[in-house]
Amino acid sequence: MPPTVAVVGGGISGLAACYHLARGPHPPKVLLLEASARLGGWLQSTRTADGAVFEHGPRGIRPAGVVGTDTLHMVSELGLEGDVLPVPGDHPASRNRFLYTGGALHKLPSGLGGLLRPVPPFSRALLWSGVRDLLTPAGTEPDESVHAFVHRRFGQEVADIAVDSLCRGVFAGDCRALSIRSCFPALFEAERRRRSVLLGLALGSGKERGAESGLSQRARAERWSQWSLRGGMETLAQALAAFLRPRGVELHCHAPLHRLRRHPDGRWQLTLADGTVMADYVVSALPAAALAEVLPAETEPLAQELRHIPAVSVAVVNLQYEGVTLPVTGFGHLVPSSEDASLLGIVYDSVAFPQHNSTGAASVRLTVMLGGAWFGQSFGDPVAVAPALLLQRAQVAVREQLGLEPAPTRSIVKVHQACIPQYTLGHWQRIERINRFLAEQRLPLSLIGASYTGVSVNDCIASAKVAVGQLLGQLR
Ligand SMILES: Cc1cc2nc3c(=O)[nH]c(=O)nc-3n(C[C@H](O)[C@H](O)[C@H](O)COP(=O)(O)OP(=O)(O)OC[C@H]3O[C@@H](n4cnc5c(N)ncnc54)[C@H](O)[C@@H]3O)c2cc1C
Ligand SMILES: C=Cc1c2[nH]c(c1C)Cc1[nH]c(c(CCC(=O)O)c1C)Cc1[nH]c(c(C)c1CCC(=O)O)Cc1[nH]c(c(C)c1C=C)C2
Repeated sequence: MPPTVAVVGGGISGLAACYHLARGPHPPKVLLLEASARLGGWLQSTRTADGAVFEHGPRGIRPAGVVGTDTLHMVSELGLEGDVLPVPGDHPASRNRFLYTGGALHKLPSGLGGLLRPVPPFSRALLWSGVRDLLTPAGTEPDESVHAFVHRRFGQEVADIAVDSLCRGVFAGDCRALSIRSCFPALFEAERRRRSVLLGLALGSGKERGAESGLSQRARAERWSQWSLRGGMETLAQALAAFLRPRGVELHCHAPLHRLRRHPDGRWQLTLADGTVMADYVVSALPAAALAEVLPAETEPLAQELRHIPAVSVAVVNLQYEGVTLPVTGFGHLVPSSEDASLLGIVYDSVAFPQHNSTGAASVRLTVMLGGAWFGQSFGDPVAVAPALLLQRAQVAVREQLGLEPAPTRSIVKVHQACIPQYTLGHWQRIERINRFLAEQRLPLSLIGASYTGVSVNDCIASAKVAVGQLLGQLR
């Protein structure tokens, strides 16, 4: 009898783990347990009757690097090539990103010209920040906040405006609390390797490549900045499910894991609402805090570590407008916390992905993102906040920041509770302690997903691949 692997959590991490478990020559028996009614986790897309697609979670995946290449390989194997919507390098959504500060939109500088002269909202040419980085000695701390690191290397303005906004636009988080080592490992390692972040990035760390496919080669040739799918990101979860079912993977929705116990014979006993299942190995693709709640008493030190990985809530407001024109064209704009802490930024979805507009319509579709690390102070408890308040806040922001006066013709408000994990200072040590505990206790348990080593869809898929590689090595 092949061993049984239970994958818990049916977001992209859990689905990718099943994919890697199922595609080998001697796959174990695999069952996926998902608490909710659907698969995909934060990959959520609404498709309307008139052909529009609205993303409530991720809206673009980067093709770059090993992880980006590997994801495109999986997309090819799932037969989704024809559904990929690329954003090529010369597209406005690739070239133009904006900051909203001092009541105006400012394009982020790009190209040499943009670095040589002062470009608002920066008071000095960014070239000087680059020179500062080249001359500053390497740091000696094992970790630093993202803000402290960037302040030290590039100066206060870059830290207060550019990096504050960047952390809001990726982690919905506060750069003064987030860890440089865990949130932006490439920057941390570049400084360690070459003393200068810019030098380290320019000289790179080798030319490692993932599993190439026709898609990844096209992405490189056309310099895609990101890609989506014709039916929205949720299509990826659905295609994974369609790949897994005929290969015998049991996909169970409405199956929340209540308790995880070690049976005397060394296997895991998983308690569900309607009974128990046994598994030789468990892959947890749950958010860290959710896993902490189901672990057995004897793993309390692990549960303690997991409870210390926080996550922030984000309100996602999708808006559609007719008969209006955006004042600028690009990916979207971010708002630094000093300008307005409650409003993280606005994505101009119809610029990057006009294919997601209603059939034949030239709508403007926007996504306003609110809250994040500032959710509580701005809107109170995410469980209790009134959607009408968030909609109102989003509409006012669109009017003030983009000058769109008419009311939207369509709106969808979602409040995603604890949706983006925060890698705070010292996160790397927590991950080391977790891994040490798992190894010392010889627990047949892998932890994957956004809570640990990267929040992007690519990182989640990569964490699943690595864990499954190690697991299959142990089972062999
Ligand atoms: C608003 C937003 C925008 C984003 N934008 C981007 C982007 O543009 N590009 C990008 O690359 N990334 C983006 N991300 C990040 C990325 O989407 C997520 O980090 C990723 O989807 C997380 O996947 P996951 O499988 O690790 O976790 P989740 O999606 O959280 O999946 C975990 C699953 O576990 C289930 N679960 C919980 N408890 C239990 C239990 N007890 N038993 C069984 N199941 C349980 C949940 O129901 C859920 O389905 C965004 C995220 C958000 C929220
Ligand atoms: C305004 C809030 C948010 C926007 N997107 C996200 C939030 C919280 C979430 C998010 N965005 C990205 C990722 C993945 C990171 C990765 O490593 O691929 C996540 C979790 C992609 C991203 N978005 C922006 C940047 C700079 C990145 C990093 C990758 C890249 O360079 O493409 C900027 C950005 N995000 C948002 C807006 C409005 C915006 C800039 C104009 C929305």
